[in-house]
Amino acid sequence: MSHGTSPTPLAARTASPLKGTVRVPGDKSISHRSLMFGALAVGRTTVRGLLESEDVLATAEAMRAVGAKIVKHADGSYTVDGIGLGSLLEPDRVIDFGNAGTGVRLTMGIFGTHDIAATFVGDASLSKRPMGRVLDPLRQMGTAVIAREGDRLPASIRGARTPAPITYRVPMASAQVKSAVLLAGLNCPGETTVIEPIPTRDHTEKMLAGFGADISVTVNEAGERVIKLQGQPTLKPQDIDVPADPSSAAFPLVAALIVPGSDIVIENVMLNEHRTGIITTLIEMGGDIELVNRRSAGGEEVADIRVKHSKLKGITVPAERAPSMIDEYPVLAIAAAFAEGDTFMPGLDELRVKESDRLAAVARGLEANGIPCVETEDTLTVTGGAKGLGGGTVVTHLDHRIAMSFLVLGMAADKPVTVDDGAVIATSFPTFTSLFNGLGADIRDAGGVAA
Ligand SMILES: O=C(O)C1=C[C@@H](OP(=O)(O)O)[C@@H](O)[C@H](O)C1
Ligand SMILES: C=C(OP(=O)(O)O)C(=O)O
Repeated sequence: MSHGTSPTPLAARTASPLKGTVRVPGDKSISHRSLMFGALAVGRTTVRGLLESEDVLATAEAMRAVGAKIVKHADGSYTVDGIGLGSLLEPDRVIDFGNAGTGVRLTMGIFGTHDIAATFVGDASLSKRPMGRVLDPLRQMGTAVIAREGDRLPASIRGARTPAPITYRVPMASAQVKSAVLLAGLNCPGETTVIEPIPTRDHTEKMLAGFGADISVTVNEAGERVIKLQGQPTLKPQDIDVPADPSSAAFPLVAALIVPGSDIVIENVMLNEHRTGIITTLIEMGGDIELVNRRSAGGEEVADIRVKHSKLKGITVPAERAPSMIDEYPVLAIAAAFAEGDTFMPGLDELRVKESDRLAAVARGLEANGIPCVETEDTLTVTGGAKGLGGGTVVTHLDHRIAMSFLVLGMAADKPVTVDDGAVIATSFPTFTSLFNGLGADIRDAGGVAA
C-alpha cells in the first residue's frame, strides 16, 4: 500500500473559526461488513455510501479473490454479486490487507471454515498486531494455521473440511474477535455460541439478521451477552445505505469544540449505542453538542450533530465506556488538552494493540507539543490549560487516528503541529484534509520535511 512507502508530512496551523455543514464518509465497520456479507449472499447486494478508503477497498479485493463480483457504478453505489456461503473459491493470490485489522480478522473468520487455503499479509503496522485472538478460536473449529512468531502476519490458513461449531467466551473487549467467530460459525453445521462479557459494537449481529441469518442475542444471569447463530443459512442480498461514521465525525466534533468561534453541523451520523461514547463524554465535559433531526435509517439511529466552540472541563471517563469509544481516545486526549483541569481515562489496555501502541503514541505526541500527561499501563491522564501549545512533530507509526488527532490539535494550538505521515489518513478518512480546509482549517503539506 502506498502509504507505507511514501510518507507525506502534513502540518496544521491555527484555523479560522470552523463554519459550515459537512458530511463525513460512510461508517468503516458497516462498509467492511456490507462487502463481506454481500459476498456470502446469493444474489446482488447494493451498497450506497460505502467508505472508499484503503482499508475497505482491501476487503473488496479479498472478496473478489474468492469469487465475488464487486462493481462501482456511475452514481457512486456499489453492487456485490455474492458467491454464496459455502461456495467460496480458493484465492490464487496472497491477500494483502494493508493497514486493516477489521478486514483481515473478519476475513480470516469467513475463510477459516471454508474448504480453501489462503495467505494473508499486511503493512508494517498490521504485521505487528496480534492475530492469535482470532486464530485460536479458529483452531478450535478445525482450521489449520501457519503464522509468524506470536501469531503475527504473514499467516496462512487452511479451512476445515468439516468445521465444528464452538461456544466461545470472548476474552477481551473486541468486536473483531466476536465477529470473526460468528462469521466462522456461518459455515459450520449446527449452533455457534459467542459469549460477550463486555458489550462491543453489534454491527455483525444486526447486519447478519438483516441478511436473513438465524441469530439471537440474550443476556445471561451474569449480565453477559449470549449470541447464538444457526449455521449454514442461505443469506439473502440486501440494499444498504451506509450512515456516516461516528469515529470520523469525532474529528470535526472535537475541532469545533476547541477552535474559538466555531459552529458546524455534521450530517447523518450513526448513533449506534455501542459507538457514541465520545458524544456522551464530550457533553459531560461541557461541550455544546446538539443532536438534531434524529431519525432511523437502515436499522440504525442517525442524527445531524450541531457543535459550537465550548469551554470544556476535565472529567473521569468511566472505564466501562471504553468499548463504545475505543477509536476516539486519541482525539479525546486533544479535547482534554483544552479543558480546565485533568481528564482521567482508565481501561485503555486495548489501545496498545491498535494500528500503533496508541497510548504511547498519544502520550509522546502530547509531550512533543507541550501538553502535560501521565501514561500508565492502561490509563492516560491529560492536564488541560497549558499555554504555548504546539510546535512539535508527531510520529504517527502508520496510525491514521494519531495523524488526524494531532492535526486537530494544530488547528487550535499556538504553534503549528506537524505529523510525520499524513498519507495513512487514507486508510479510513480520505477526504479529511479537504473537508477540514473547507470548514476554515489550514492543513498543508509540510514540504517533505517533518520539522
Ligand atoms: O469490528 C469493527 O468493525 C471494529 C472493532 C474495533 O476493534 P477491536 O475489535 O479490535 O476492538 C475497532 O477498533 C475497529 O476500528 C473496528
Ligand atoms: C483500530 C482501527 O481499525 P482496524 O482495527 O480495523 O485496523 C481504527 O480504525 O481505529
